[in-house]
Amino acid sequence: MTKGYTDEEWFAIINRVEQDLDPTPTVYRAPHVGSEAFAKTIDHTLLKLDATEEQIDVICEEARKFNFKSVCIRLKWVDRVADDLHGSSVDVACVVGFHEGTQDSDKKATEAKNAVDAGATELDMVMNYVLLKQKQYVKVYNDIVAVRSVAPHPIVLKVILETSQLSPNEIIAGCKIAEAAKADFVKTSTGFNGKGATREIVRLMKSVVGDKMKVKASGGIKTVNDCIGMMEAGAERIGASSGVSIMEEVKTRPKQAMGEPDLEGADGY
Ligand SMILES: O=C[C@H](O)COP(=O)(O)O
Repeated sequence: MTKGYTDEEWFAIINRVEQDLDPTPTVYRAPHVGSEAFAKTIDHTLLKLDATEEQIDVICEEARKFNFKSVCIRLKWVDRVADDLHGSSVDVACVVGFHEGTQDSDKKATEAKNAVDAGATELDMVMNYVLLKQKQYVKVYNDIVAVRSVAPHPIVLKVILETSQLSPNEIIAGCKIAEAAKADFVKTSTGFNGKGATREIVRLMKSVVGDKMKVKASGGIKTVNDCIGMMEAGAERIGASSGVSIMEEVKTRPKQAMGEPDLEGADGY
C-alpha cells in the first residue's frame, strides 16, 4: 500500500513530524447547530456488551429520527442494524478489535470482513496501541493494512488510537501510521479505557493529518458544546452514546442566523 518503512525509519519520520508541527492552533468551523450537517457528524453508538435486541432497535429508530451519520455497534448486531436502517440514509458502522486492540491481525481482518459481508459500510478498528508503545511501528502498520485489505474503499476505515494511553509522540506516530495504511479517519477513543476525547488531543491529531485524513472525536462527548469544541479543534465526526440528549439540547438552543459562525465552543481552550 505504501513504501514499507522499518521501525527505525518510522521513528525518524515520527520525530521529524513532531518537530515540524505548527504550534499555532487552527479553529475550524463547526456546522450550524440544528442543521442537517450537524446531525450528520454523529455516529450513534451502542457498544456495551449487554446491549439487547430492543436497545439495538431503539437506537436505529433514533438514528433515523435524528438523521445521524451512522449507528455504531459490535459485529453481532450488524445484520440486525442493516435491516433496521434499510432504506434510510444512516450508515452501519462496526467496531473491530474492540476494545483492547491487541487481537491478532488475522482475527481483526476476519471480523472486518464479516462486518462488511453483513452490511457494514464503516469500520472503527482499534489500533494495537500496546505495540505502538513498544515502538513496533511496522507491526502496527501491518495490522491496519490487514483490515484495510479486506475492506477497501469505499468502506470507511477509522483507526481508534486510544489516546488516553498514549503520549503526544505516540499519538503522532499512530496518526502517521494510520495515514500510511490508507485509513480514512483517526479516532481518539473507545470510550472504554481512560479519558475520552479532549480538544487538545483532537487538535494535535488534526495538525498531524491535515487534509489527508479526518478526525473522529469519541468518548465522553455529552453536550452540544462538547461537539462544537471538538469540531472547532478539527473533528469532522463525533462518536457518542449521548446522541439523543445532544439532539434534545439542540432543540432548546436559539436558532443561529445562517452564515454566522458558532464560536461558543471556543470557550475553555
Ligand atoms: O466510539 C464511541 C464511544 O464508545 C462512545 O463513548 P461514550 O459512551 O462516552 O459516548
